[in-house]
Amino acid sequence: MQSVLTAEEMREADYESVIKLRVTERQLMELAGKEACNILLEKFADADGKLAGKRFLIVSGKGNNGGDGIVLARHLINAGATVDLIHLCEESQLKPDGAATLKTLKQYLIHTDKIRVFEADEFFPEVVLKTRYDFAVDAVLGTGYRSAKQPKSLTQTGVEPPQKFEAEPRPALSEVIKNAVLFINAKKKEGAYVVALDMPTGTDGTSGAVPDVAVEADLTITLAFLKTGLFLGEGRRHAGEIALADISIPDFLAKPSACKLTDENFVRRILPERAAGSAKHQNGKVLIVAGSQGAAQSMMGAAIMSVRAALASGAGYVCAAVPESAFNLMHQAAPEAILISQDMTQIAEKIEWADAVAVGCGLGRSPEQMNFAAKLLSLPALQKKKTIIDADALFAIAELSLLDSLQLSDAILTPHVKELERLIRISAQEIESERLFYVKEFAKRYAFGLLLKGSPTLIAANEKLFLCNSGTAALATAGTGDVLSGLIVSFAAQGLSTADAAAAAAYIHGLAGSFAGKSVNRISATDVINSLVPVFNYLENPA
Ligand SMILES: NC(=O)C1=CN([C@@H]2O[C@H](COP(=O)(O)OP(=O)(O)OC[C@H]3O[C@@H](n4cnc5c(N)ncnc54)[C@H](O)[C@@H]3O)[C@@H](O)[C@H]2O)[C@@H](O)CC1
Ligand SMILES: [K+]
Repeated sequence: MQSVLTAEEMREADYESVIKLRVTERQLMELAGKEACNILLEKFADADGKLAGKRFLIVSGKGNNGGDGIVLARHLINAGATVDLIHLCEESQLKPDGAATLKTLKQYLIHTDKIRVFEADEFFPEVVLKTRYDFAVDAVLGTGYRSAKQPKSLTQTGVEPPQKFEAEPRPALSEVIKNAVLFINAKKKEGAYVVALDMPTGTDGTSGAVPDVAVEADLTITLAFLKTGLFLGEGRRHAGEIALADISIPDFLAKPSACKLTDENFVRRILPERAAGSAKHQNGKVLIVAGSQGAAQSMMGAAIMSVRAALASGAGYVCAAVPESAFNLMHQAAPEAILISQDMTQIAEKIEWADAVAVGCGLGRSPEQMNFAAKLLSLPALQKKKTIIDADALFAIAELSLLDSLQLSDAILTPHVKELERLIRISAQEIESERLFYVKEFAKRYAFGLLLKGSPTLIAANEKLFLCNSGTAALATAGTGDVLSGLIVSFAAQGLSTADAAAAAAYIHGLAGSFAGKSVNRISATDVINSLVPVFNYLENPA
């Protein structure tokens, strides 16, 4: 599984490689430029394996990101390309490694006319303005760009209403850098393919926030490790395609606590296998407490979706606690499920029996229904049980201010951002701008875990942190959350930890959404469930 580092974790890994492995920053910079060139060659080389005739513009800043760009210039010329390099500060202001590599590049000027070097600040040379480039490379800022805004801490949870989000001033880009960003974006409009080194300039390496302007890359060649800012917030859109350049910083230098990207291999490795001939009860016993039905409103659809997803993902026994009036309906929709009524004593017994429990889909939001959820969540049998808490159970926790008093040690809460707003009393806008921060804060503060739905979905539980990028926007439709909760409880019951179950479920859910999206334009939760079989087939029998 690939690690996805924050800008700070990346700086630490850089630092560690210099201190512990006795590598110099200059060596890393050389590798960065060389590997970036190799990636461009892999993608764009002609039949001779060269970039002959391709015209590159490289804009470099005064930090190490700029140094990477200057090294790249050399390798591009070696590969047959023509390069215009603009460095955005006087040579004397470059960091020492960048300055040294610029000296080497300038020696090229004696031997070849394939390179032109310009020093510019606000005003770019006329000749560059007029030239049409095949490629524009952004080597202005990398992980050194930081937004100074401090997200609010979670100690402010309580009974007060969500705080209005007032954007604090983030450090604007300097005029020189802003101009450079706009210039690169203008070259893109003229037809240049934009390549960002490490991060698109103007994008926060950790949160993906773009407080000012940012480069709109077609390709981001990120160095050593993936960065969280490439997947979160606006960073996702600005990054374009992502390629990882190996600059020989070993995996063991990434913090073990760093985020991991869920991928097919991870899911294949941990997916519970159904042993041939095994008894049903060995394949996981699931209890789903969901659904409500009244004269005016029925929310049985949510329960049905969740139960069907649990069954479709291999749980041996699925028991659903639903209103008695809905038994017939449930039997028709999911004949394989055992049904019990929503009677607290009966539910408590079934919790003892179950390997994992899901609570909340379609339970209802009336005062009685919220009290029912509260009582359920305080059952001693649930305290150590793998428990998935979703939808109306989250609503009850928020409305009745139960978050700080929940005694659940192996549970995971699965809100979308609006539900998390209600739970932690921090505005959805604020959470959206710092999703990773709030997920980590939540995990630090509570004994239970969190899965924050969205693109990407973030999961923090059992001391693990996952980023799941497999979802599609089409999944934001009614009922898909119920499917997700059914998948998590099923995998947890089949033996996965709540963290792994949530990560695998989120990945499979996303993949099922993509599969469903291939045959229908607007997918429904039922389409997602129907796609689970092809998804499992695909995962179990890779082409
Ligand atoms: N440190 C290392 O060992 C390595 C670093 N590498 C490269 O170095 C980059 C990080 O280098 P640096 O730490 O020098 O940082 P950057 O090169 O990303 O940026 C540093 C510059 O950004 C300026 N800056 C920061 N925020 C700004 C703002 N809001 N407005 C205007 N200017 C702002 C700083 O004043 C500084 O001059 C990585 O992204 C990567 O490209 C690679 O060479 C590989 C090894
Ligand atoms: K950059």
